[in-house]
Amino acid sequence: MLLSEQIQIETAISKIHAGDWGVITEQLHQHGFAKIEQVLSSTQCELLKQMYSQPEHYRKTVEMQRYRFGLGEYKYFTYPLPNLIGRIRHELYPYLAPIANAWFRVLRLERSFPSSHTEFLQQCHQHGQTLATPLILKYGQGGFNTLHQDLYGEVYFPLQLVIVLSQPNVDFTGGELVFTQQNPRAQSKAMVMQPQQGDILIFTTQFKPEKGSQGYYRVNMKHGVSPVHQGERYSLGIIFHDALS
Ligand SMILES: O=C(O)CCC(=O)C(=O)O
Ligand SMILES: [Fe+2]
Repeated sequence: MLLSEQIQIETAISKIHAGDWGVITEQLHQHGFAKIEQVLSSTQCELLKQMYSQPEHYRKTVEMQRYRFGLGEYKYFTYPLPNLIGRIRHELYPYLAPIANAWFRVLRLERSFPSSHTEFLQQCHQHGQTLATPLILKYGQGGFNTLHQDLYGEVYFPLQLVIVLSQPNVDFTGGELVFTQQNPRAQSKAMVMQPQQGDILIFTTQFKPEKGSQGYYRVNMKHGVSPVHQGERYSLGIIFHDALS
């Protein structure tokens, strides 16, 4: 690894540690998503975009239209992950595990998450989930991603990350992240986000607890991407669990 690349990785990691984790935690509890701004430099984002066309990094390519997932294409990385992605996954997880544990506790769900990502991956491996899940997605004009949840087997971590690698309103227009919150006995609430290039967006994979008059209840959440009007939009998704296939 080049020294400059290593320094850039350390800079990104230090921005994660410098995040206001009190505020981020509160936003995750309230909305099910939160942002850490300007973590990756534009150089890092551009290098990840270039990596999209280097097949040796990937284990699987999915043409989204074929499965009616939307319009666009994505590629799952193979292990070993690029250093930057591996480090983000490893260093961010410990901030999220206590949030995941708090959610599962108030909803009286059995599972608890270990404090380190290494230990969590061991749990995935014990259930036969050994394949890398981080991915890069590419959408052209008209491209979109239907509302979904990213679950890849029995063991899953309930929060995940996305980093938009392209610059909104410069490289593309439209293509906003959409979240829906399905409240019991009500219609869904939709929320949209347009993160800047290099921001880390943290969001719930499946649900979040909501406080009611008789304790906490579960609201399911999904995410997707609205159609890109013009240009090309690349994004990096970081999921913490490994996949079966
Ligand atoms: O392209 C995006 O911003 C969202 C991609 C996505 O669904 C994911 O990373 O799980
Ligand atoms: Fe997703």
